[in-house]
Amino acid sequence: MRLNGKVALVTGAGQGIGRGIALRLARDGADIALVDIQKDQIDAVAREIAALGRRASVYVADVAKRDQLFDAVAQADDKLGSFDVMVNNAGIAQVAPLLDATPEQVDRILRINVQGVLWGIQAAATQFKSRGRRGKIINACSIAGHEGYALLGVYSATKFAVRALTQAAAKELASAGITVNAYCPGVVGTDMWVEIDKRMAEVTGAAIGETYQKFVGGIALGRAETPDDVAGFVSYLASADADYMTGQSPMIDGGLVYR
Ligand SMILES: NC(=O)C1=CN([C@@H]2O[C@H](COP(=O)(O)OP(=O)(O)OC[C@H]3O[C@@H](n4cnc5c(N)ncnc54)[C@H](O)[C@@H]3O)[C@@H](O)[C@H]2O)C=CC1
Ligand SMILES: CC(=O)C(C)=O
Repeated sequence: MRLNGKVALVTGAGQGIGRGIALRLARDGADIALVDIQKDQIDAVAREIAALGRRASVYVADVAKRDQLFDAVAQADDKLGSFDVMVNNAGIAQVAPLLDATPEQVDRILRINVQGVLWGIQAAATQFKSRGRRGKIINACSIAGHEGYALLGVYSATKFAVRALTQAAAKELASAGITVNAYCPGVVGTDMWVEIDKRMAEVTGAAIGETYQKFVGGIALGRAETPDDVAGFVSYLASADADYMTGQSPMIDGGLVYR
């Protein structure tokens, strides 16, 4: 198994893509630290990981709060040992016309999607360096980090920022043996998309399901993405096979966006 002996921390691991990543990394041999604001959800994922024969530990932490994330990383390293992979997956979406975005909404999404990734990079790199270890940092970007989407404009801006942080961190941390990459999913059928579709319906008058189907209709492979589609790629990024890759944010979207 390609991740035997590795320890990975996944944020936003309670559901959706984060849960899929945590389970896949565990199936590939890693022990997993699960971070989320929803305790019941990460407890349930921890039980699934234990059933796979891997160790799991849970940390209730808000990625927007730097101290909480630093604590979670340090505790995970102490408890599971040899922490080597950080997956900054947690994120939120917001649907609103740019002209209607309020300071409170913008502040919230920037704190979770941008600062949360920055604190995750800082926490992981600090821990790797303090132990004199190489490491891998993997960030959740999106096709919206390559193209600004109408009504998802502020969300798109946060994902462009994740791509910039990924490139800059890759350059700053390479000499310490730390690689930094991102994954850019397309349309994954998680709760996030249920909410996006519902808000799109409210804002545009579209029927429920219409926006989702319109996006899915543009996918060359002809179906919506699943968390497992994303997780296999993240497992590759976490593995030694990706040792010579850094600063990249590739699309894993079934052929929806071409850059
Ligand atoms: N669903 C999709 O189509 C796509 C999702 N993405 C990105 O993938 C990532 C995961 O998305 P989904 O699984 O779809 O979302 P989701 O909404 O289904 O799950 C997000 C998880 O993150 C947790 N979370 C939210 N805020 C948090 C915080 N402040 N601190 C800690 N945990 C927090 C939630 O409790 C939840 O468990 C996000 O960064 C998202 O932007 C990117 C492209 C497409
Ligand atoms: C949620 C998301 O990133 C998109 C563009 O679907």
